[in-house]
Amino acid sequence: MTIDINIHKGGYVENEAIISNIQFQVNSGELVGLIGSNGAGKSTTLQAMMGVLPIVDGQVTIGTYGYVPERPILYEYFTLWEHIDFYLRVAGKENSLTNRAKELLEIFQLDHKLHDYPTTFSKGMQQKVMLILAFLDKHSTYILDEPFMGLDPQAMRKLLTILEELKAQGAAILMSTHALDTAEKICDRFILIDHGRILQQGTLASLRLAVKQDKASLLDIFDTLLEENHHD
Ligand SMILES: Nc1ncnc2c1ncn2[C@@H]1O[C@H](COP(=O)(O)OP(=O)(O)OP(=O)(O)O)[C@@H](O)[C@H]1O
Repeated sequence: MTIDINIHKGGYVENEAIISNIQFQVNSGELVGLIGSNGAGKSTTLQAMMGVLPIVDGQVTIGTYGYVPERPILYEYFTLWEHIDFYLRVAGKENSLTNRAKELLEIFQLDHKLHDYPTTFSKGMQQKVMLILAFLDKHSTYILDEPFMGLDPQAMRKLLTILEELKAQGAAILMSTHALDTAEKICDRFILIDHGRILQQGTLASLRLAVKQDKASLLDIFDTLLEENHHD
């Protein structure tokens, strides 16, 4: 097990819980989708996992991780190369373009932009920069907050290939996403959250069983669970 989360309560200010009773694990070699409506508490859960949520009552066990934030975080006065260099230095790597960095730059077609400033890039290009930075170093865990945001179909396909490779190498990957069609195809398990609580978690088959609809899509399942929950 690479990620083990048991959060009783978590939030941004004292006495105001945004998330409660969040319990789940992500095993080595697993890709797990964190699914929920806008404001459900996905990013808050990811922040609690990374130890940056101000108020957390609970336990989080997690190895070293690569992180793709919900919105690109870029330094205004750093070129793309300087961003990569900075990340490599923090990771204790030599101050040169590693083979992995070259490979990622090629995959996401940013090799010709190395000396430009990412704050001037398009949304999708900025997202690619965040993906490159997250995948530069090898980690046991990856936390991806809406990684498909702004990507064109080719980049999306390339990201899916990278996720498959990381899984095959034994990484535990937790990904929040609104792209339910894609999530349904690629995730091994799902955690559905609403109002800061877990509605249901499991494989597609077990979720279908839970809503008694044997051909339901992930979106159908999520809709059904939301409706049941709001009627309770
Ligand atoms: N920095 C913050 N300070 C206070 N409250 C916050 C902060 N960030 C988020 N919240 C609140 O926490 C709740 C959950 O937000 P969160 O960002 O976790 O949702 P999300 O599931 O990631 O949504 P989305 O799909 O829109 O990204 C919301 O009510 C939001 O207003």
